[in-house]
Amino acid sequence: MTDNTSDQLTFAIPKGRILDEALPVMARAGVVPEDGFHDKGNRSLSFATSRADMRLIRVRAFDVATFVAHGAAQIGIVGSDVIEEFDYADLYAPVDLDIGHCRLSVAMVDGDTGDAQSMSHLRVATKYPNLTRRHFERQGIQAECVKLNGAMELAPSLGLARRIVDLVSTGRTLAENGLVETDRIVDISARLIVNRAALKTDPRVGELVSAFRNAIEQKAAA
Ligand SMILES: Nc1ncnc2c1ncn2[C@@H]1O[C@H](COP(=O)(O)OP(=O)(O)OP(=O)(O)O)[C@@H](O)[C@H]1O
Ligand SMILES: O=P(O)(O)OC[C@H]1O[C@H](OP(=O)(O)OP(=O)(O)O)[C@H](O)[C@@H]1O
Repeated sequence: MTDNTSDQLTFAIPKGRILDEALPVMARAGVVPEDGFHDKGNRSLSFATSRADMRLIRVRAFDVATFVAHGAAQIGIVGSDVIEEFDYADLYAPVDLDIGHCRLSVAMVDGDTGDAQSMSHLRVATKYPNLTRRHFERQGIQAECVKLNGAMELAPSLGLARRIVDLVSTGRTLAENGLVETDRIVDISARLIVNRAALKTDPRVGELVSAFRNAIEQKAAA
């Protein structure tokens, strides 16, 4: 990682549901995307901001962590689910942004009488194989993970897996697909993440961390 001071800073944000909640926090921290960012028809992935020395990139949630961990972006916003799933040594998550609240949970078909505790081996459909394996290991169960990228809720009724591990907020998606939550693995919220090397070499990264901390304190005090 080279000294980035003379370069543009790259700020990575997920393109989906966290975005609407993240934009006001970013604005309070002095990061406002150019007008074209809000244009639904715009296919660009990189956008200017109110700061001449910073651009935004809009990528998939899991890729935010990858860009920042490898130093391709110096800073980003992502759910703690993604941070914990990857567990990148080069990522530092200094600020809980108090947005994107949900939980990672285990679910099964409503009425499934099989008790996971009595099984030594269990097939689980999930986007989070590492967190899933760790959770079941703690219970002495070896989880065989089937990696899906969405629509996990279909897996139990179609016989792909006995359990799913997925994000739950209102619980509506589980209920509407005939599933019930059996265990809450961890509570999730979105975090500001930075590349550790960039934090050491570029003072602007530390200043941004402070600006986001202040933005969260302001919101809490309001
Ligand atoms: N039901 C939910 N309620 C609240 N937050 C959620 C919920 N589902 C997901 N999240 C949070 O939002 C993140 C996904 O963010 P977002 O939808 O902005 O990304 P994305 O790039 O569209 O994701 P994907 O790669 O799945 O398309 C998750 O990692 C999680 O932290
Ligand atoms: O408990 P609820 O409020 O119903 O929310 C849970 C749903 O939200 C997430 O999916 P999302 O809507 O982000 O779509 P995705 O399946 O494309 O990831 C998650 O994967 C669940 O399917």
